[in-house]
Amino acid sequence: MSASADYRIPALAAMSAVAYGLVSWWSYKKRNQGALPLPPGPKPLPVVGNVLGLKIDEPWVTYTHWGAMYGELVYSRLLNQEIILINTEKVARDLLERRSNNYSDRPGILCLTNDFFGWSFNSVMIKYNDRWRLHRRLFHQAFRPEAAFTYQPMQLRKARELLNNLLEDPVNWRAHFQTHSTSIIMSVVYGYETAPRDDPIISIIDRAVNLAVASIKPEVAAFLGAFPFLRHIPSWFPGASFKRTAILSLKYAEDMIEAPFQYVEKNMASGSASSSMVADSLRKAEDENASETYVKAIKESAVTAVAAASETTSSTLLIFILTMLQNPEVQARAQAEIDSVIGSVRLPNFEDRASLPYVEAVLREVLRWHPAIPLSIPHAATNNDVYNGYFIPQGATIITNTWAITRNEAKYPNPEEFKPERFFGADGKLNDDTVSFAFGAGRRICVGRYIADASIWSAIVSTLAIFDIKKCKDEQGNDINVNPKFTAGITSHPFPFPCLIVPRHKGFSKENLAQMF
Ligand code: HEM
Repeated sequence: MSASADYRIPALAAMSAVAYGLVSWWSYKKRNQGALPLPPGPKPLPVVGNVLGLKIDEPWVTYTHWGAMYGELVYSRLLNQEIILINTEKVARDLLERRSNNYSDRPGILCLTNDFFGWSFNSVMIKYNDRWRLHRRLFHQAFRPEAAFTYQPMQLRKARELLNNLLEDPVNWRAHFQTHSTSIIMSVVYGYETAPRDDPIISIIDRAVNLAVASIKPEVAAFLGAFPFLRHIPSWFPGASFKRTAILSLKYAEDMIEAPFQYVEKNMASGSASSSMVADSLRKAEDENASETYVKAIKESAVTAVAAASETTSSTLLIFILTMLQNPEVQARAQAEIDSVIGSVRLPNFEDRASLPYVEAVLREVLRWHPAIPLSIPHAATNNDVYNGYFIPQGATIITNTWAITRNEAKYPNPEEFKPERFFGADGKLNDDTVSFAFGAGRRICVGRYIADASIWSAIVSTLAIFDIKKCKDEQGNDINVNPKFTAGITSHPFPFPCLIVPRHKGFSKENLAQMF
């Protein structure tokens, strides 16, 4: 590649950024003729805005720092994208819930970036319109509390498969938590039973999700939004590797949409399809002679659920393992509670849940201590608005800083400490803070929260009942301490870390486990 070619994209980009900046400034003046102030925030540089001040591997930390400096509502700019940061639960509820008419859209450039990488099917990034309403209706039928309740026996069975996998192959514990999360949602959505390892459909899904998670990032979206021509340059153009990635991602996404859907269609044709979100919706569509649009929505919402559920649920479980490793006294207290309520001849089930308040508090503290989606999923302002005297421009990206909400010292003293006890009142009873904000707010709130809650609870309580989570030892027999690092992106989980997951009782075998089922 020649040196001059290397400069072609940045030069074109800089020219369009200046032009875009001028147009944005002019349209801001036009929109805000009453000249109300924007919320306070860091001073943006020309063209790039506040990009340079952002800690790219932990943007939520920068945003929380800005929250401490400028307050509950912060204005910043990433290239030409106007960002309104919400740093408190109260403002999140005031805007996303009480003014949900205005704050239920998704930012256009995030939707475009999704489309660019072949993820136009993705319900999470659909604009706030009739297509989104249709997807949401399909989710509601399959994931509402009464429906979610019916999956609990399957979720317990999957938790027990997880225990088997941990016992048989402890080295690959990380993969087992991932398989557990994906296999639950595959069962709910497609009635598909995954193999414990190397499942062909799961490989297709993992391939597509991994590439998308690595590619569809807020900074990529900001870039493609600021320089729209980049979406149209040919893949052979120097520096255009993102375009080649996008072509590959499109192909992977198509395979991911089709493979599990065809599995259901085939089973329906042979009369062997079990009840699932897709089979039930397709039967209803047949009965009602539904449109092609409806059938397409079934296909799209189904695959979205799998992508949205597996990464988030397994990330939360990896965070759970890390916190147990770092806080052995919490682990011991949770195990003592399980032993005293359940004993050692059977495994916990959902009927025990209300009798295990400390385990409940552990789950809440896992969601709080490191939320799997630290900046939630961005919303967008449909119209200009005014909040507490500040102007919120139409089209602005609205980021709920979940991380800052979890670091609210007034509600969570010493927030970096992992302390389940914080969820108990002076009367010794669990308080009513279920950390629900980890699942977003308003009309776009997570549709899978009831399923996620049951998947996480059953995995946590089953693992703690049977296993100890311990530090590995070095050659001298000393504990290997872990200094955790987390992935950045829409979801966040710990990078691989050394950890031993061993049965609590010496000589505990597969046969012992089978007797406890
Ligand atoms: C620990 C697990 C999970 C966490 C932390 C989580 C968190 C979230 C968050 C923060 C949002 C954005 C809400 C907003 O925009 O305000 C979201 C949206 C969504 N989640 Fe989850 N989620 C989890 C599990 C699941 C599961 C199991 C499913 C499917 C069964 C699911 C499906 C979705 C969908 C489809 C959306 C998009 C909703 C929309 O845009 O209307 N999630 N989730």
